[in-house]
Amino acid sequence: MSSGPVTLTDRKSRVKQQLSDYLELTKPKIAVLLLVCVAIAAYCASNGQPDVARLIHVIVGTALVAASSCVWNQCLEVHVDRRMNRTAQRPIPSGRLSRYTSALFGTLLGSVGISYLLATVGVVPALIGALTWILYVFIYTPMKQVTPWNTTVGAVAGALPILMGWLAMNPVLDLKAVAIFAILFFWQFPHFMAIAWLYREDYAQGGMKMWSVVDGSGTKAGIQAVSGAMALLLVSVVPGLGEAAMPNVLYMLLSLLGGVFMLVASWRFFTSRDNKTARQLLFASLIYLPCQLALLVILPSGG
Ligand code: HEM
Ligand SMILES: CC(C)=CCC/C(C)=C/CC/C(C)=C/COP(=O)(O)OP(=O)(O)O
Repeated sequence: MSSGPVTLTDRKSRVKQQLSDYLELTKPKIAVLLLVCVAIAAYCASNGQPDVARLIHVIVGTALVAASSCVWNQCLEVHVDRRMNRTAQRPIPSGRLSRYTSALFGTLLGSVGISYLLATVGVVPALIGALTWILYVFIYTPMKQVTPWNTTVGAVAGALPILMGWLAMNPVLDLKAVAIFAILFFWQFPHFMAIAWLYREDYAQGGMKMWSVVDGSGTKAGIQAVSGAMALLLVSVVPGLGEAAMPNVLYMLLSLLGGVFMLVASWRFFTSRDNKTARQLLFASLIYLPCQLALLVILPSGG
């Protein structure tokens, strides 16, 4: 190994690597879609006329708290992530970042995030942010090693940010708010059962009790995916009902179509239980959600 002088280029590339490692700790790809969900919940809560400053505040605050939870999740899972191919190269298990500095980074993000939410959008979204953080980090994360029902708890943590977005704009949770929460909650079952199947060997190696691990035939994962998709189909139609009996028929029809798309993809996975249909289901889930969210914005219900 060469041990010449450390050049400016070396130093620059080391700083660049560190920055990208810290960013990776925050799971930015999941965060982007999650923040789009928060923004749309906030938009719907203000009947399409959001206070733009508040909208930005709730997105920034949620981003900080969610990032913090993802950092802490990885601090607590180093021993498991090291054993799984998908996660072994993450910054902490690979040794590029220490667990200690990562935990400090996560704590800083979380403290700034909660304070920011408190100062800008109020105590209720801040409290839900703190509750979601605890649910994800201290309940869901250790539960993955104990019972396959962990996904149900993870799905609550994944959907709670919807209520942060809504309540930042509107103190009242109506049927539409509950329906948007339910859309994100149920969407996660087909989304994750496809992933749980694709990475079942990894999860088994890491000692994670996913449905695809405790039942290697895939039947239970398939049932979870299909049940989630059926519930998703039903709840996705609800925001089109409108408050004053002014249903948005086009919204409801298109939502029904999207729901059938997810149900067919889930059913194909359930009946085949192979990597091809699992990959198609994961892909379908990542196409479906942005489209369903777009419908909420483009075709708002009257009321
Ligand atoms: C029970 C809840 C959830 C679990 C266990 C879960 C797990 C995962 C995992 C392990 C991946 C990586 C798949 C891969 O490496 O191929 C993934 C991908 C993804 N998830 Fe989820 N997820 C959940 C909920 C959510 C939520 C609430 C969102 C956002 C609204 C989301 C958005 C995404 C996106 C955009 C990707 C693709 C980006 C990537 O490849 O990293 N997920 N999910
Ligand atoms: C406001 C706030 C605190 C929001 C947090 C919301 C959040 C990050 C939800 C993620 C949902 C989820 C269970 C993802 C999978 O994590 P995983 O640990 O199973 O994924 P991994 O195996 O890739 O680490």
